[in-house]
Amino acid sequence: MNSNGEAQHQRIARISAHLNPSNYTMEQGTVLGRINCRSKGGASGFKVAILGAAGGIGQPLAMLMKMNPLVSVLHLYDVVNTPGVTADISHMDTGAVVRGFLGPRQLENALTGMDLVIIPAGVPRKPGMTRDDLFNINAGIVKTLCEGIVECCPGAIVNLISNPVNSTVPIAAEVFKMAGTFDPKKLMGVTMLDVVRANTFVAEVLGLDPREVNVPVVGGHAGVTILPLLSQVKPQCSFTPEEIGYLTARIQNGGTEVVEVRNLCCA
Ligand SMILES: NC(=O)c1ccc[n+]([C@@H]2O[C@H](COP(=O)([O-])OP(=O)(O)OC[C@H]3O[C@@H](n4cnc5c(N)ncnc54)[C@H](O)[C@@H]3O)[C@@H](O)[C@H]2O)c1
Ligand SMILES: O=C(O)C[C@H](O)C(=O)O
Repeated sequence: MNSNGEAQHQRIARISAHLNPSNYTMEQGTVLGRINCRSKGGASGFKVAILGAAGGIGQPLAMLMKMNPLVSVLHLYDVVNTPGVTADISHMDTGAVVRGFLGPRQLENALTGMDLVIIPAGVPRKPGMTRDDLFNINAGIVKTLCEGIVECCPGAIVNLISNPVNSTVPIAAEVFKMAGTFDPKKLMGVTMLDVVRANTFVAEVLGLDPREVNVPVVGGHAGVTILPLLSQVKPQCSFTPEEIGYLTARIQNGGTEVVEVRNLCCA
């Protein structure tokens, strides 16, 4: 972190040290209720909601957002388990005030006033599935959550993680277009993993540190729609046809590689 970032981090941490974040378990279990705390204000900074915050992606994402000095308020929404996740994340000694929201009746409060909404809500794939196989379930979830965004925070930046990203982004776009709130600069699908994987796998082949390698990846986030531009790699280099075949296939199937290994069972 540079010195500006460090100063900002310390400022937010100082201000919010007096805040007692509102969450389920804290309210019950502490000697001082929130109502009795001296400071009621909020620090300036991004207000971020994570929808699907209790899941495999949502939980580490919540931790990363809580560590981010630019975030002042962090809303964690899910249909299960948010009280526990919220209590846990809220104990981190960083600036963002953390609040938990459980179930559809609390979606409105979770979304109201947010600047950025990140959505990893939905089901992940099992071995043998493509991301498209998730469409029937996740399309409906994303549509409902985006309708909530239209109502409660229509100006927010929306960041879609739920798969198939190639389809969930267009679904969100249609919801926003119908409501007249669509801004293409504020709707994104997360495909960064493809770049991260490409950098790592190319670095392995070249014998370099992945931090020194930059591989542009364009297209979508499923199979052959993931297009690593191996002719544009920095530092400049060339590959044999065999290396190109190996790297393209490994980058395009990186997600499948993880899904299969994660679901291996012990005998
Ligand atoms: N774009 C990417 O790079 C990328 C990377 C990893 C995972 N994913 C996708 O992200 C999604 C989540 O993956 P995961 O591993 O966290 O799955 P998970 O099952 O561990 O977590 C999903 C969470 O969503 C919640 N959820 C379900 N319906 C909901 C609703 N209507 N409202 C709010 N929350 C709801 C679940 O309760 C659960 O906590 C999957 O679709 C997965 O394919 C995308
Ligand atoms: O591959 C998946 O199903 C999850 C994610 O999209 C990934 O690329 O790891």
